[in-house]
Amino acid sequence: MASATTSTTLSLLKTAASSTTSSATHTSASLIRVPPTRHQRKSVPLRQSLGFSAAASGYSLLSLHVSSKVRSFKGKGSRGVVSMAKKSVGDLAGADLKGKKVFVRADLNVPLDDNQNITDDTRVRAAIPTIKHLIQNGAKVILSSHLGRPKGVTPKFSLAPLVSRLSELLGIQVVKADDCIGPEVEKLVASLPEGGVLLLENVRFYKEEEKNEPEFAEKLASLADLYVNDAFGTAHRAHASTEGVTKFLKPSVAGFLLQKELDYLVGAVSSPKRPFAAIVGGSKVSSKIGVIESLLEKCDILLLGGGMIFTFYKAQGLSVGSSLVEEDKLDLATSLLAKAKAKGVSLLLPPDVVIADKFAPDANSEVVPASAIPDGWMGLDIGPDSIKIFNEALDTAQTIIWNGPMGVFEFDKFATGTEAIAKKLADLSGKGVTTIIGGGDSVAAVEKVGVASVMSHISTGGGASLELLEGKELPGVVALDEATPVTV
Ligand SMILES: Nc1ncnc2c1ncn2[C@@H]1O[C@H](COP(=O)(O)OP(=O)(O)OP(=O)(O)O)[C@@H](O)[C@H]1O
Ligand SMILES: O=C(O)[C@H](O)COP(=O)(O)O
Repeated sequence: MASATTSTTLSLLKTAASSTTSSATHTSASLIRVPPTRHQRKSVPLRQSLGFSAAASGYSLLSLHVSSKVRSFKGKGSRGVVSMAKKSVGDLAGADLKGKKVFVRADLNVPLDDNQNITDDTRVRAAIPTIKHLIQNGAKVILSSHLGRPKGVTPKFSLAPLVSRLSELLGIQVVKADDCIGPEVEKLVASLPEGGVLLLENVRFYKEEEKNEPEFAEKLASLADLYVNDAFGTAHRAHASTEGVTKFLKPSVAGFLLQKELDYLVGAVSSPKRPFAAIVGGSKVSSKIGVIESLLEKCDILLLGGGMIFTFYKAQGLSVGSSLVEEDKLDLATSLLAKAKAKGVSLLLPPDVVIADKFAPDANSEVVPASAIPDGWMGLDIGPDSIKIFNEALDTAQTIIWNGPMGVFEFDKFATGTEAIAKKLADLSGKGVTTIIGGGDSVAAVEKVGVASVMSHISTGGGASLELLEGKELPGVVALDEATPVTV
């Protein structure tokens, strides 16, 4: 199946390229013909090893109360081995929590409109299971987050707009502090009842947070008895509330959201049900080099879309009009294609594209072969043949990870490719395929299409998920206590 797909791509590209030069035809065909051989790695499917349905849209406390032994993933990335077997809040006994002051770092960095209304509460909802678990066990929750990138105290970055949504979702009145350290905060902590939640003010109002200053971390730590990090979206930052604080608070454990992100973005990606397909899009190849290189080590099929494809086409001698091209990445594009071939990864580039006469929502548009983009026109989406070929390739996959849109999906006219991929993944998710949306704009696209709830996992992290997919270690995870080793 994958092999048929590859040859269809080739023939379409050949047809397209014949309108330019024969050498371009030869170059594109020889570079893209990569045999679809499977990797020989032995793997235990995540679904099987976790013992719960990874295809479920949401997640329950029950499903996340998995023992430490099933969370001992070691994901091999291009930049080293990522060991993410961390102690979880689910590993703590009720007695460890009752009456205890628990410092919970969440990522409540949500978008707000001009009237300070939350326009997307995904991150708030994602933080709820851990907080609920703690309050149900009689803990006193001291909740901390950043919002935006303030330089000093900045009212528009206050966490005040979070209070009502948090209270609504938790079913209790959340108390808000005007600061995150100091005597007033200490008084509020002292009066916090068991099962109560105190939301601290934006921790980035102190420059010491991002500088990870130990004195500041110690002040935060002095408020509590133990630490739970559930801020996956900020786990790639070594800040006082994500990393420094762990030096002063024991135990320091992972929250349910953080654990679930690791289970999917490390576990499912390192030990996928095969065939394993990766879809990488977005604007520039330069911002995805690490991800592509890392995924080439693991996946069987790699589909490329978005603005980055034009650098690959240009590297093959095709004319790309005024499409987005990174001239200094042409050699890199060539070497990535060669690497895919050497690794036996079936790499598919879109054979046709939707072009525009200007970068605007009302631009004139046309569908052309990828090799026939006229001067003055730019490719802003993948075309219908590409969607068909991508869908056929995805039909063969058992695990799919997607990062980055296929086109300029913010403009309706150029959203078709991205929306088609979102719908395809939703359809396959319903058939038991593990579908992982790796953060960033692809999450926005999936939400726009209204299929977010059926995906196996939607990451709440943009930068954090990219770094994890690149095989990097996240400081906020590394700092947590190791899970107790058990024999499987
Ligand atoms: N053909 C194209 N030409 C120009 N821009 C494109 C094209 N295709 C997609 N884009 C743009 O790429 C942007 C997303 O790229 P980016 O690399 O940021 O992806 P992402 O990984 O989803 O996001 P994040 O950086 O948040 O992780 C979108 O704004 C989209 O409009
Ligand atoms: O939105 C995010 O990606 C996280 O909240 C991290 O924010 P930052 O990039 O400002 O550190």
